[in-house]
Amino acid sequence: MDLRHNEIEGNSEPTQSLGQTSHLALDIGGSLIKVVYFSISRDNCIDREQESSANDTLGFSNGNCKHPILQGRLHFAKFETSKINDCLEFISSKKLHLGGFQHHENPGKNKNFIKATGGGAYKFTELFKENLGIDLDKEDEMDCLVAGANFLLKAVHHEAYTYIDGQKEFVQIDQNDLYPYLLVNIGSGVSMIKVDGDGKFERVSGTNVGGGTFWGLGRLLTKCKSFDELLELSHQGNNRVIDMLVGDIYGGMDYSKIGLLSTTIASSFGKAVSDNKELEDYKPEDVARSLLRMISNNIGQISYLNALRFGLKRIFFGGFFIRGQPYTMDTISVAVHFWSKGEAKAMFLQHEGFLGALGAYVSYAKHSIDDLVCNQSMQLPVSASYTADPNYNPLNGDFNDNESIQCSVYAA
Ligand SMILES: Nc1ncnc2c1ncn2[C@@H]1O[C@H](COP(=O)(O)OP(=O)(O)OP(=O)(O)O)[C@@H](O)[C@H]1O
Ligand SMILES: CC(C)(CO)[C@@H](O)C(=O)NCCC(=O)O
Repeated sequence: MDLRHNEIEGNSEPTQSLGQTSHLALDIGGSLIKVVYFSISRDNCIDREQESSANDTLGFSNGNCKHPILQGRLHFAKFETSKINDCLEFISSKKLHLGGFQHHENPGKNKNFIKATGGGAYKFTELFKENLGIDLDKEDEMDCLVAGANFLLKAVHHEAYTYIDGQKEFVQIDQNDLYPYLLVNIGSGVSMIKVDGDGKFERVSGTNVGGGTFWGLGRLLTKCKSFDELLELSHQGNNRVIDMLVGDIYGGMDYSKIGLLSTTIASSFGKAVSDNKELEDYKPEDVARSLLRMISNNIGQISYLNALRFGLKRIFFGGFFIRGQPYTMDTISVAVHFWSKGEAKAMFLQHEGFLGALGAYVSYAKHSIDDLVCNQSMQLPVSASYTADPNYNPLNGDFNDNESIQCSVYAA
């Protein structure tokens, strides 16, 4: 099993001691499976009638029924899609597929389905049925990405940030001034979505040169065994060894007439043409660096062009390609800033890789009370904040999968 998940088990309290687990949602992508689940402590249940001060707009409109507000945590985990058995084992060992809050007196009422999105929700339907006896209730991937992004931007404090000149700065999002924005999800491939409101969006573009390209080409070129190793390698490299710069072409000078500095990359990997070297003659770290720069730059540029098409000033980047990587974010930010002449802003999300899974999670709320009679029916958390690790400082960045968000849900 991937060590990362041991980390999660170590950092988060075991399901048993937390009390109950409810509402597991999955995003099964081309490269990674993302898992989001909610755990509650029964001790923390608050009777909603007693808690009349709760924000009613977030409650379930279900006549006069009493719904306890459940305090709990959203947990995050990820697995490589090629190791889907590890994911099945994880779900099974934590009993996440049992739908959690099964009343002992009426366990039969529990519905055995879980919300799932991404291509793998279709591809692996049978595998989940055979191994865990559950049906995957499929939600559209783009719907989920948008729902997940809107959820995070509205509910989670310290979610969006800019990354400029090595400085991470959180952006306070005004909920009344959120739309429109461009959402760029950099997964295996890249989707660019113009978001105009809750459930109001259009996928305006995409590119097949994405995270899968970086990892796939990088693996072939550097012989790295893991994505993290490739990222680590790219830290140590120097892209100027392989990239052809404007200065290489212009004898060390800027091409100022068209705004190009001598240090601007004129042609990614361009030096490899004339260097008369073989792959083995280059350091893998330099190759990794050039590759990361090439792909990030390209995505930044296409994103800007799409923002320009629709007059969008804010671009939020998500997807697990980013991984809170300074060099990746810096390259994307510089590309957006450069091409838009400072008009458009690149922003990143703390839970970058979990947009789809969170979107699938919040889609439970679309179901009727009757469908979820023994489960907790989820509404947007009243508030959410980082609480898993008292030492956790969002400014340190790189939220991966060993954190959880504290939140409240209303139970049916
Ligand atoms: N541990 C990892 N293993 C593999 N790839 C990783 C890892 N961490 C980050 N990545 C990067 O994240 C990308 C996958 O991102 P993400 O999970 O958002 O997309 P996906 O859902 O798998 O893809 P798609 O949406 O295109 O089906 C990979 O292509 C790779 O670039
Ligand atoms: C096919 C999906 C949507 C699967 O997540 C993604 O990998 C993607 O957006 N790829 C880019 C496809 C394109 O628009 O060229």
